[in-house]
This record gives sequence, C-alpha cells and structure tokens, in this order.
Amino acid sequence: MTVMFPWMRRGIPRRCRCLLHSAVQLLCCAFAVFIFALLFILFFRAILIQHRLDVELGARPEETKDLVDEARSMERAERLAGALKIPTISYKTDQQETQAFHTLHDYLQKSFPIIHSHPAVKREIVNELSLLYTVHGTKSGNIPYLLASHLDVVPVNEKGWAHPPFGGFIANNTYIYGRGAIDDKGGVLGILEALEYLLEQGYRPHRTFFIAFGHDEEVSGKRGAQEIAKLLQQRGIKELDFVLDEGFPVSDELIPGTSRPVAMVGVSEKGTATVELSVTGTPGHSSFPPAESAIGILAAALARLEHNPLPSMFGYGPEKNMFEYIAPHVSSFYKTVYSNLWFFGKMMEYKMESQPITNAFVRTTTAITLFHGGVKENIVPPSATAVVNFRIHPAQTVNEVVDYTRNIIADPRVQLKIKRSRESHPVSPHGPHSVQYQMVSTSIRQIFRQAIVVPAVFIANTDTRWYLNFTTNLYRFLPTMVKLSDVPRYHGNNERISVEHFHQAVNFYYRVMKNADLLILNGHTTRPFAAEL
Ligand SMILES: CCCCCCCC/C=C\CCCCCCCC(=O)N[C@@H](CCCCN)C(=O)O
Ligand SMILES: [Zn+2]
Ligand SMILES: [Zn+2]
Repeated sequence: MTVMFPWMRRGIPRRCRCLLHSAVQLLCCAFAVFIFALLFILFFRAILIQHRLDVELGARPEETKDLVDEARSMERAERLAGALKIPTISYKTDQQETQAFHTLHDYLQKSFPIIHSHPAVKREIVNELSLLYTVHGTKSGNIPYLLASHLDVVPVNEKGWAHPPFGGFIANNTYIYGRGAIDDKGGVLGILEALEYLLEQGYRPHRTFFIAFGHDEEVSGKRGAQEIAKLLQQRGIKELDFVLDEGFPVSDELIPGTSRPVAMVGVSEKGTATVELSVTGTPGHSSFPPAESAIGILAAALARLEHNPLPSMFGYGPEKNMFEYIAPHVSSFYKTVYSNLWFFGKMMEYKMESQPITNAFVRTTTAITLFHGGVKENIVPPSATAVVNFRIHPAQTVNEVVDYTRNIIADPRVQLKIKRSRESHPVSPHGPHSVQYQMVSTSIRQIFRQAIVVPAVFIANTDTRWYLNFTTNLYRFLPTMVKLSDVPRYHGNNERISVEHFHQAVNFYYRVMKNADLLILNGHTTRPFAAEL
C-alpha cells in the first residue's frame, strides 16, 4: 500500500511531485539527525559532568566511629533547652534585651565547665555582649580558622506558638521548642558541646581556632561580629584559613529527581538592599478628601512592585554549579536536565518559581516589610512610608535593583531612599582543590551519610560579611535537617530542633574540629585534604 501525501496528488506535475517528495524526505532526515545530535549532546554533557565530578569528589568517606557519645544526647538537649529560655532578643540596632545576654554568658560558663577552665581556651567578652573563644593549638605556625554562630534571636509572636517560645520545652523527649532552636542557639550550643566533649576526651586541638558568637547578627552584626573582627585584626590576625557560619540546613524532599537529602553549602550569599518609599500628602478633613491620598499612592506603587518581580536570573549566577553537583546523584532524566541548564533552564526556572523558598534561588526577591501611614480616622494622611527589603541575586547589583524599582513605580510622587545595602559576596572556592571546602563536605558526609553536598548561594545574610577580609574560604552551613514544611519556622512560630538532629549538629562540629586538624602536616596548613582522611 502506498501512502498518498498531499503533494503527490495528480494535479501536480510528476517532476514537481518527485522533487517535493525528496525535499520533504530530506527535511525529515535533517530533523531526525538534529534530534539525535541534540540528545547525544545532552547525554554526553551529563556523562561528562558526572565523570568530572566523580573524579573531583572522590569516594564517600569511610564511616567513622570517632563521634560524640549518643548516650548523653538528652542531657545535651536539655542544656540547649536551658539556653532557649533566655530571651536574647534583638529588636533593632542598640535595642536589645541586654540583661538576657549577660544571663546567657553565665549560663554557658556554668554549662561547659571544662571549656571555661581549660588552660588552652581563652574566653573574652567583646563589646559587652559578644563572645570570642580562642582555642590554642599545640602546633604553631598554622593559619587559624573560625567557627561562628550568634547569641541573639528575632522577636516572637507568642500567640502563634504551641509551646512558649522562651519556655525551653522538650516535647515527648523528641523536639526542643524555642526561639533560636535553629537560628542560631543550636549552632552556639552545638559548637560548645563538641568542644567540651573533645577536651573531656583529653584531645588537644593541633591548630588554633576561634569561636565567635556575635550578639547582634539579626540586626546587622555591627556591634558584635564587626567588633570581633576588629579585635582579631588588632591582634595581628591577618588571615583565617576558613570561616564556617550558619547557613542552609540539610533538606530533603526539595530537589526533584532524588529522595536523598541535599546539604547545600553557602559559598556566597545574596546581596541586600533596604529601600524606604515615602509619599507626602496634604493633611485635611476626611469629609472632602483628595482623589488620591498618600496612602493610596504608596499602596498602588507597592502593588506594582509586587506584581512585577525582578526578572529571573536563573543560570546567570553560581546556582548553575549547584545543579551540576546534584546531577550525578539523580535519575537519568534529571541528570540530563541538571547537566544542561543551557537547554532546560526555562523549564527549571518555571518549577523553581512556583514556591517562595525555591523562587529565592532564581531572582532578586522583593519583600514589603513595613508600612506606616495616617494619624487619625478623620484626617487625610499627611504622609505614608513603606520599607521594601530586596535580597539581590549575585548576577545583579544594588544599583540595578534600585533603578528597576524606580522604573516600575514610575511615579515621581514616590520618593526612594536606600537605608542599607550590600552587594552579594564573592564566591568562595569549592572545587576539588579547595581543601577547606572538601573538609567541610567530608565532615557533612561523615554525619549525614546519605547527603549530597553541593555548593549554593545562601539566600539570606550572615555575620560572614565581617570576616570577608580575612579569607576567601567562607562557608555557610547549618548542620541540621529541615523539611520543607519546617521552613516557615525560621523567624516564624514554633521554631524547634529535634533531639536527634541536635546530636547530629554536635557531631558535625566535633568532626570539623578533628578534620580541620588533619589539614595540617608537619605543622603547617597543607593540601590535599582527601589524602589525609
Ligand atoms: C533547589 C532549592 C532548594 C531549597 C532548599 C532550601 C531550604 C532552606 C531552608 C531555609 C533557609 C532559611 C534561611 C534562614 C536564614 C537565617 C539567617 C538570618 O536570619 N539572617 C538575617 C540577618 C539579618 C542581618 C540584618 N540585616 C537575615 O538574612 O535577615
Ligand atoms: Zn541566624
Ligand atoms: Zn535569623
């Protein structure tokens, strides 16, 4: 049976029919070759990236038995709960619950007697409320490193909590509830528990390291981490080997294509700009109002901003790297997608934009956080102000974001004032030759055995900004598991950490302290790390 194509009908001369037929055949072949070549390129890239990363990352670290004893994990959880009872709240710069910080200092001193009486450890109070610990190593001549966390917490909305936010409640011996459980007293207590155990075991760290606990991270770090950084500089510390501060937690159910948890290590962090928008009106009697009020004009401008988010920058920043690192660990379909963002970028972008937490990876985010206007119900408002907090994607600058905002608002009656701003941080080394990154990655995989470790851009801000002059190796990571459904607990209601996950946090810091010592050979910081483990 012959198939009759439209161009083979009798009305068309035979010669033309043949020519048309051949042309269509040729086009079909060309299309098939194109599809075949495209598939080949996509798969080839996926295989190439997998091979490159296999070579780079090496084998999963051996399971280590050198860990913190699990038997005392409940005792440690109770110590964390005790710290959560102390309301070290930061409201604004220089507006803090100052007395609570002194109480917390005393509490830490009593809770960790070995650290606070050990001859190798010096504890200092910096600028009245921050803490700096220097742990003197036995081998001199190495570049010290710094572990950071913060003592302050954000305010709470008591009504939304199932258990009092400063009650230090442990539910069913499972979850430790309280403001600061994950942000960031879990980090403070995690580091101290690890060091206490290390010293209790009679281990003396080979290399010197600092533990920096700022007291105002949540409102800038200017009085805390900045002062600690100044003090280190005054003491002649010019260089730190690496800085490890709070960051992304280990998360599962988040990356399509794998059921394994993903540990994103922040190798950079987004920039930020806090912009105040204001409109001035003419006050008057509300019985004969103007057509547009200051509040109405400002509200309309804000609505335009929310309806016109900054364009996606997906694929233009370091996030491309993150997906390439995930690629070797996911199903073939996703392997091909993640290794070829140049081709599948739009599809991924669409998926990422669908949830606030993943949207934050894709673009500069716009958050309207404050609004004030009006003085009385029957007075036309004399003014209205709002504050918009942008978190800037590394592929954009503060100026670009402000220009974009001005263009979208497009109303000269709305005045813009930049209150605070900062460009995104430089990207820290994270390849096979960065022994510091590999050390952090190894420590993560020793504790979170199933985790896929990938570099990422941290979507919020940390105290690392104050240590940028000391090192290029700044890493942001929170050694605990957080599920997608737990993300709203950050700065939200019912913040909590499980006893098991807190134990993992302690273990992670313990491994870092041990592994960081393996970075030195013959008394000097050395490389490569992998060979040392
Ligand atoms: C493929 C994407 C998968 C996404 C998975 C994301 C899971 C991440 C979960 C939580 C991230 C929350 C980040 C919490 C930030 C904590 C640090 C913080 O609060 N910093 C403050 C500093 C304020 C400084 C004064 N301006 C902040 O950034 O506001
Ligand atoms: Zn924090
Ligand atoms: Zn925070």
